[in-house]
Amino acid sequence: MHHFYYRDSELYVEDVPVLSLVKEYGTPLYIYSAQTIIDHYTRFETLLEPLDHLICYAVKANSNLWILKLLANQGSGFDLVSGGELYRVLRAGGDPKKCTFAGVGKTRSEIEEALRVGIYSFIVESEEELLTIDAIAKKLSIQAPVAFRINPDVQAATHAKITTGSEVNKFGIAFSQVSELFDKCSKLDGVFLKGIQIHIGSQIQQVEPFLQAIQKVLPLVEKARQKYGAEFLDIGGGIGIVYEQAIESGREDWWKERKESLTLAQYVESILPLVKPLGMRLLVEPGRVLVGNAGILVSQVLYVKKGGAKKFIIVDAAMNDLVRPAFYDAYHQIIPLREQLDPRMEVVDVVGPVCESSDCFAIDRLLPKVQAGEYLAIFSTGAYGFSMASNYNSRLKPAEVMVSGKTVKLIRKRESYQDLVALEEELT
Ligand SMILES: Cc1ncc(COP(=O)(O)O)c(C=O)c1O
Ligand SMILES: N[C@@H](CCCC[NH3+])C(=O)O
Repeated sequence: MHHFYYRDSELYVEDVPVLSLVKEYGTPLYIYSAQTIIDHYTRFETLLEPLDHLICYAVKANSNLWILKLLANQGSGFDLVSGGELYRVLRAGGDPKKCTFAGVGKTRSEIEEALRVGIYSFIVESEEELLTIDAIAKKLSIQAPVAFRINPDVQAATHAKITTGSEVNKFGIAFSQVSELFDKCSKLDGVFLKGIQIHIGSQIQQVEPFLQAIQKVLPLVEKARQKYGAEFLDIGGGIGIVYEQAIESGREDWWKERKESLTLAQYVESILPLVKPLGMRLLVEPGRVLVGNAGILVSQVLYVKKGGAKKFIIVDAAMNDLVRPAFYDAYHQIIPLREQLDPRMEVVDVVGPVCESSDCFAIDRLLPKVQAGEYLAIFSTGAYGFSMASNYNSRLKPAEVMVSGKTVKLIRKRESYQDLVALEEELT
């Protein structure tokens, strides 16, 4: 089942016409489909059934409270990278005992708080961090659960800015240093080795780099289990999604023929033979694959401008709302809310109002002719969309709504100008 489709030439999310949401909440507007997130989560859960496992949703992909609540209700754990994410998860009713905490720069207060609430495990990224956690835990008279994040030095075949598992990246403990650190760790009273983690990057569309990374660390994982009693292997997130053909107009059953480059089923089938014989608990940290295709960003066309060499569709969303195209040259499918009766197509740049040349959503894109006042939906923006939004140019962050069947929930109001200055005015 797919929850984004055209009916009578109008775009729907689940049972709700998008135009009705835009009229109610204005633009730019993020709209999420709850059922899409539940479908993806359930599919992953079912596929992992043959193993003792825990899905830890990567909160950074989209941290709004309703998505966290939705996933917590499904039984999901959470992969955190900051005290802010921990705070959000707790506010959403997430279980701290199902939380991992990664990141190369955890502060002392973040470590203390994570220990206080009793997270499942820290994902340790350096020796200095290990010593810091040990010292803090000892002061609190507890033993902190730690997992080593190993940098397996593999190429993840994705955008250079989102690889994490190569030796030039800042992430994880260098492969060659792991054995020595196992030893040191075993001599510290404030920590115990609970697991091993790897995460090689994001938007990965082939299974090979995942397999390569797992294969490479297996001997160290075995050692961690046998010699030091480690109980889990966490293989991170990074599974890619479809951006090019997120929706097709004209047919309601378009999605049946959609080709995904790497399905969840292929991913799980390939990794199972490697990880099952370990007899350890498997953790995964998916972000994008759970929520990426569950969101759209709707924007209104402000002006159609004929430049010297190009035609520009200027919309009311900008790089502050969705930075992926500006940041990674990322492709997002863009379609009008109403299927065009006008069959004419034209090549345009879709750009926002921010004062940066990189503030664009599409370059030289073939789109149906649109006019000022019409609406465009930017697809596959459920992951790393709102969570990377900013107030650049003193623009207001957009509203977010969640659709579930016929029900619409406003999960975040659009900011006001008052919100923009509130923290500064408090001090004057
Ligand atoms: C440690 C860690 N886990 C999980 C993720 C989630 O990645 P993705 O959204 O690609 O599944 C990331 C981001 O790349 C990450 O840095
Ligand atoms: N923010 C990136 C993914 C990075 C994932 C975090 N390590 C994106 O939008 O593709």
